[in-house]
Amino acid sequence: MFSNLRKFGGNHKKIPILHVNNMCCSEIRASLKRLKPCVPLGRNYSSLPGLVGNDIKSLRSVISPPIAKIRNIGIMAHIDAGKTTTTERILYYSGYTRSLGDVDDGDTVTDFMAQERERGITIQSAAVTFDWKGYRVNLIDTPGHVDFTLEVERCLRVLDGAVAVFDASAGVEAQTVTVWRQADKHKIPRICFLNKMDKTGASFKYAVESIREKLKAKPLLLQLPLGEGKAFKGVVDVVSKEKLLWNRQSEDGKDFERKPLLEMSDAELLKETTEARNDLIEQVADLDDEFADLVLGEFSENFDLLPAEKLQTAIHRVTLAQTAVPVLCGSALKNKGVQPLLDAITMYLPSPEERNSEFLERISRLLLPFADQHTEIPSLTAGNIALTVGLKHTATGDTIVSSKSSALAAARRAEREGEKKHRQNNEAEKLLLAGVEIPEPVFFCTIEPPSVARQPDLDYALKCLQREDPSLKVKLDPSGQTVLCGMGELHIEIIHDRIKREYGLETYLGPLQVAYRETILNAVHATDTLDRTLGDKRHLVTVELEVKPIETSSVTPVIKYAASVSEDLPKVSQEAIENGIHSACLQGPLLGSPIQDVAITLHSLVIHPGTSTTMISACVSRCIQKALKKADKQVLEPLMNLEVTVTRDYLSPVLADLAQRRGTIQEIQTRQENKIVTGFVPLAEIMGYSTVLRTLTSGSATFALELSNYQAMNPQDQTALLSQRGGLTQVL
Ligand SMILES: Nc1nc2c(ncn2[C@@H]2O[C@H](COP(=O)(O)OP(=O)(O)OP(=O)(O)O)[C@@H](O)[C@H]2O)c(=O)[nH]1
Repeated sequence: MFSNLRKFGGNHKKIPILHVNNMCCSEIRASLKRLKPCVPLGRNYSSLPGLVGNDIKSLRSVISPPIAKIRNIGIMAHIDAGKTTTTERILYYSGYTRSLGDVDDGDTVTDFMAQERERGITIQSAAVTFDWKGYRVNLIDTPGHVDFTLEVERCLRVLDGAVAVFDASAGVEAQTVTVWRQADKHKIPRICFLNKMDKTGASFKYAVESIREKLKAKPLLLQLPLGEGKAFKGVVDVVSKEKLLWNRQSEDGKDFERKPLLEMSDAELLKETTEARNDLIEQVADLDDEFADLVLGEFSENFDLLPAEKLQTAIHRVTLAQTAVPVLCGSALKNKGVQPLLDAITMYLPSPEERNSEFLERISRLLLPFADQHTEIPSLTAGNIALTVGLKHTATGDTIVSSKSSALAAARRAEREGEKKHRQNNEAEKLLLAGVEIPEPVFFCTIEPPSVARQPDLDYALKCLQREDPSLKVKLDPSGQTVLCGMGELHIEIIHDRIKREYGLETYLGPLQVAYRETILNAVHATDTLDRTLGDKRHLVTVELEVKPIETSSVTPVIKYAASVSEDLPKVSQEAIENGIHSACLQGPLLGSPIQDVAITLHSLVIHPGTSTTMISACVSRCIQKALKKADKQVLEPLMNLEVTVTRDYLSPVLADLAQRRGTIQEIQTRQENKIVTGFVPLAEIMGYSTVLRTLTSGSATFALELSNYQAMNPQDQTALLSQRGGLTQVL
């Protein structure tokens, strides 16, 4: 990977761009260290990373940060927009340089080639590494001149994110368009920094418009400038509604204050910021369904109540998806706006793990098993069985191949085979080992850590256990409590015990509950209209549909469209409708459990132009819930196949007990001295059965249970269950 590194000689040669990823920070450090003798000492260069001065940080101050806290980013722009100056400020504020370098004085850290210093331009990309509030940032300052486009392209290939720097008086310039397209090609999430806000002619509005028009990007205005040109004195943080003012006395811009905007002192600015924040929320909601659901649900009446963190998380997702770009502003030369830019880099740009969809598992040890004894072996040949430890991403049921190329070859073969559909012996299926069939969990219970602070430890333990055991499901109930869903009492007890023994965590389990389902008994019609204005955009949808019972034994509803609806229905609207249907069917009106055995027909759909897909989903979902409420409803309970093996002497008490448990006996067979009783019994009646059976038969009987199907409860039992569960919401 580093074979293309040039050697450093006595003259000022530069490190060619490194393939930066989380694996090679140490190599970057090593390279920068080698740079030491080559740096002219005209300025306080004791600050170069790795060279520790009295008050200068060492890179070692962040030792092996977790991958989630790494940012590999580039700075890109048109020539002279101010990338090198911005990088200088970044190194200074993060504590890696002792004084502020100046392009015009030829003493910056990253422009260290003689030609760069003489001409005041960046020619080769330079890599620097620093830390900011617990994050490790590997940053590359790339050349802006059109002649060095290839150098930019070389950098972009290895970056996870980029900051595009603009001259706020010029907006988008020719070279920016070129590098922007390159970043598009490599799918690099970006944030924009409108620099030179202090320059005469600087215009925030003009620069934002040029991003919209020339780059065809959607700018998310996270800041507003406080003044422009000579009057520029700071920025307003739109997300938190605070103003950031730099102290005039502070020469290096380190000193600035962050103050909430107040009605008393900043009435006009507060109004402008609130409008900008509402626009931002609306824009993000339009691009991110999860955020739209949140905004429409809890905060639709008052966006002011929406916490800044929720908005920030959604902006991160939108940035990662590259559907919009956050925009910030400042003046690197006048030392304003760089610290918030650093915050935005860590907050909105992705970590390497968020970018790389593919992973390579590292197997640290291979073991040959003999019950609970293991012998380490150096290698394994095809056809053998062994154990491995240390896998981080693999879950039970996955097939592991030795390399990416063999995986690709297997995929290609599978594709070829897939085309030859009618061949009897389908080779494609042989390429993957049979996965495991995961049965539906039928029990659930809440689980709590010993303290709120230990919740992340519990989440981690459950994540690991789930990889090993896919039949364990973990969900959050509407109140945010963690819920374990498992195959039975013993299953959940074992999980509870393993969390204690293997993860040192004492957890508390809520009462074990049966996972019911619901259905309806008659067809019902409903119509609904959703009319909501977000910002200055009106969302208006009217839906008319029918929900009717059918026989499927499936929680996946059958969806039909009336001929008048299916004509010209765009794919996005169809997806939105189906999302709305599926989410409505997850929570029935009786117990909040999934709805099964229904067909939904959409009779009419009127969508006002500009209505977001989230609003369409929300309206369809609400309309179905309305219909379900009107229908005659039925609870379905899990019915288990039961097989009890019991000696003749104890057969009568076992049968009598089963009759009391609403059991149905199908058959009684004789096998030597034993009777084998098979039949059905509702799951709710069989909880704690092992203890009862042991008592009834002096420990001589055994039993086996498995899910048969979901059956309708009789009216009395259903009424009893509903009154017992009154208010309790089920999450399955
Ligand atoms: N007024 C003003 N001038 C700035 C600002 N930032 C940079 N400059 C000046 O703009 C010129 C170019 O700055 P650089 O930092 O070298 O820009 P660059 O984008 O790295 O340029 P290349 O490396 O050649 O692509 C220099 O004269 C800087 O002093 C700023 O915020 N305000």
